[in-house]
Amino acid sequence: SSSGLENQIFQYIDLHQNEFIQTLKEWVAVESDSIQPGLRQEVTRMVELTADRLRALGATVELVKLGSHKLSDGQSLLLPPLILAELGKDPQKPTVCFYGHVDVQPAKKEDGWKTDPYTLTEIDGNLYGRGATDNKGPVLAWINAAESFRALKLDIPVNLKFIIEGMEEAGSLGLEEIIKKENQRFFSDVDFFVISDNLWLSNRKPALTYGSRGNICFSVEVRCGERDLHSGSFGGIIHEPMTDLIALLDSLVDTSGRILIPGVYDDVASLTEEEKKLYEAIEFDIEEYKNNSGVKKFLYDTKEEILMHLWRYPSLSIHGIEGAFHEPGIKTVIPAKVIGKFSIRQVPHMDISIGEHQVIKYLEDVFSKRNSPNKLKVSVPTSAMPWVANINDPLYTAARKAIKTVFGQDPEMIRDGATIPIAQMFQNITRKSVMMLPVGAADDAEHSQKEKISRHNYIQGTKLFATLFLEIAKLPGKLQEKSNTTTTN
Ligand SMILES: C[C@H](N)C(=O)N[C@@H](Cc1c[nH]cn1)C(=O)O
Ligand SMILES: [Zn+2]
Ligand SMILES: [Zn+2]
Repeated sequence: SSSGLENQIFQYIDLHQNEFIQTLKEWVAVESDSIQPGLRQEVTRMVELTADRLRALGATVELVKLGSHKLSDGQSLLLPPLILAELGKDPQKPTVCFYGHVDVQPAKKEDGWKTDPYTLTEIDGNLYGRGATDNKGPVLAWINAAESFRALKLDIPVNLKFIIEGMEEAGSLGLEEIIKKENQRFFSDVDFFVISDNLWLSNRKPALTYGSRGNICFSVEVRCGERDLHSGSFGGIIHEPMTDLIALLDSLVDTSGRILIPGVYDDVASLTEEEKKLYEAIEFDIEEYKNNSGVKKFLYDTKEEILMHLWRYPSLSIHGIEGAFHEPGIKTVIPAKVIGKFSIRQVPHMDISIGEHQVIKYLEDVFSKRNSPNKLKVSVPTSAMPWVANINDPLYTAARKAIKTVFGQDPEMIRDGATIPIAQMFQNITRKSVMMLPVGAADDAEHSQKEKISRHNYIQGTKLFATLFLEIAKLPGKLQEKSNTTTTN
């Protein structure tokens, strides 16, 4: 149950919920799509808006330049700056660093949205809009939590640091270098890292996440020449790039979802008896999860098989074909250059570099059997590592308590099939505790046409983060350790 202090904060959050939603509306209105080069300025504008909000909170904000990156056509494009901010620097307090991103996946009304994707719209307690849950809502919930302490003139019992990026959806370009560079400076006094950029496993039951898959993204380019051709003038006498590409893409997975690239499963961590039991104990409603997806049948029937294939086995998804005619109607053309995009969600203990090599070699072999004179080019625009944490870390204890206080129930301990590149970077480079604390529900439809966060989850999520600050401050050890260091200095 909650304390007097918590009740005071919760009351403030409840009373100000419409203001918090108004700010989310202003944020969702910014088309900060990091994938389409033409919208890069909007991403930068969104990063600046976030920086303003943090400054208004009293935080010291640095905007770190990340340089530029190369597009597939060879042009170079400026990356949006990265936010490093801090609020409080009391050596007696533990320091918590929050990570989030303010860029979004592409969205167009014509994709099938019922509401305008960039106008946050409330329907039956749900706030629909691109970025509502991934990840503008959770970033704001963290800021709202700090803001509530400030407005009530209450001391925040932890030092807060923020790292907010604008390129997560594009694979967190430029990020790893900064984490390495800042390890001995900005991150040196961080005790705990908290990421809130994934979803619960259920529509109602809160969760705590201790693992995520990585991702290797591939581009497969097939080209026959410089110009598109009339299919009446050339169809039947040339090797068409699209036919080659479809054959290549079709060679990647079989009908049961098994990846056909030799060696891909070789290093995947073997399943232990202990781990098996963990899956058996999880509460997971297959029907609810199926309804959320809108598909009628999954590749697997049991809870254990489904969760293992989401969390601990690799998967391969085909995302799209650049250069293919995709508008309504018929265009009788033979595209001269097509680029297939697919990615492999990788898991412990797969080796990224071996994986890349295996895939490229496999595609070259399949292509060579086609005797096509076309040019094949395979590249890896981005990749990220999987992450698994120790759930016995005190940070998880604090979060469990906070969840119990706010939601009145214990969290489901879960992993996630998606990727947040920074998780493994934090763990590997800083060696500190890393935790994912989602506030979005399983039906939030990330990356889809009905993305939303519920008013309930956004507001309870704000309370959850405020409670987490209080619970982290109560943790033994860290405080003592800190005051010991200060007294001996
Ligand atoms: C889980 C997070 N909200 C997310 O959507 N991450 C992206 C990151 C990514 C990986 N490869 C390219 N982008 C994802 O998992 O797709
Ligand atoms: Zn995200
Ligand atoms: Zn995302």
